[in-house]
Amino acid sequence: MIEFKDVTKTFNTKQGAVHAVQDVNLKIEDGHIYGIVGYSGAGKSTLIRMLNGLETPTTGTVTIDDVEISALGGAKLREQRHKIGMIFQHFNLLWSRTVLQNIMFPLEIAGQSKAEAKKQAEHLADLVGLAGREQAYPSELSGGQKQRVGIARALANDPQILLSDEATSALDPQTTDEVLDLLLDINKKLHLTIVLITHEMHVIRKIADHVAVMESGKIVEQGPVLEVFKRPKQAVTKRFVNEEVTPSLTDTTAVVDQLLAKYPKGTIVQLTFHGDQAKLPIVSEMLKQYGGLDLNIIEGTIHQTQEGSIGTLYIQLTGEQAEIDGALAYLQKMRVETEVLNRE
Ligand SMILES: Nc1ncnc2c1ncn2[C@@H]1O[C@H](COP(=O)(O)OP(=O)(O)OP(=O)(O)O)[C@@H](O)[C@H]1O
Repeated sequence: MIEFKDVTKTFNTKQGAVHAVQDVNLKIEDGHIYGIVGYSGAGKSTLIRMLNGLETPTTGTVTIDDVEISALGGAKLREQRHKIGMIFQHFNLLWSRTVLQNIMFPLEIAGQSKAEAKKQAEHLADLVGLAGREQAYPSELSGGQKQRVGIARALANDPQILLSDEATSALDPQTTDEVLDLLLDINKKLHLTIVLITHEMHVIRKIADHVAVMESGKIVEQGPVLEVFKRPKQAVTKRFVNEEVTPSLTDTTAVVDQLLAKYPKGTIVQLTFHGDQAKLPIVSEMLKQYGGLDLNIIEGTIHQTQEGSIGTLYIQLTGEQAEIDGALAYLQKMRVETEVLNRE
């Protein structure tokens, strides 16, 4: 288990003291994927750099399995660092080395023979989906492939923990999802603890089970992802969640207005999914039961979190009033929050 206890990090600069991390208390259980989200300058990088001893806390302690990282130095710290792999936004690859040589690099430094390192690197290249590309140079790879090399290299010393510093921020949305799927896969296969920092709630939603929200050096909110998505308490968390889950109110209003003008006879309903409906095909089931209804999906964003669907859907129902009322009652019974935005 990773534990931050009353951790503070202050940088003394010419311009004065910078309180990068303040009074942080955080526990991360083994095998979890823990997301730390915050805007630029919130203190995320400083926080995770204290995990691998690249920074030391000004006050407080950072421990991994009861070993106090902040108290280690020299050979002991190097040994501890072997348990932690790290991946970066800009991959940090060696450009004059092939894929295989990049993955072999940390193994050679750790003193493995070339033959052993090669065998292990081939296995890792395969694990991250780079089989057949071992002899390519980084310049010949796509962004997603480069990050796969970064992941394989980070796994070379068989770490217990993987730190991810904005590892998908330089990738397009589809490649981001592929790399996140790979992280999820290795978390499960290797029972690896992943601590990832990001400014994108999408990343948290897709793979993390727990999240901490940072603002001005402090953790202002933390908990299971679904809890935080459902009931964000702090303003900064609401901003992150709203960016991710619902279209902006102005967009929605415009969409509904347009639709009402186009189909003045419909009933427009906002459906909010909170995650506890699991993956039931509720809307199609509703249509089967109320076969006389016409349904038009106007707009919406439904996401799968690790624990169920979450998001908002705007639909237009047309048909007999009794059927519409029955359908709405059915949705409520299935614990989908419904709100009729307009009824003729
Ligand atoms: N070595 C340093 N010396 C002085 N100030 C620093 C140092 N490292 C970080 N800071 C400051 O600490 C604060 C937190 O920075 P940090 O990089 O941890 O934030 P972040 O949330 O990771 O943001 P970003 O994503 O932009 O890196 C910022 O005000 C930053 O300028």
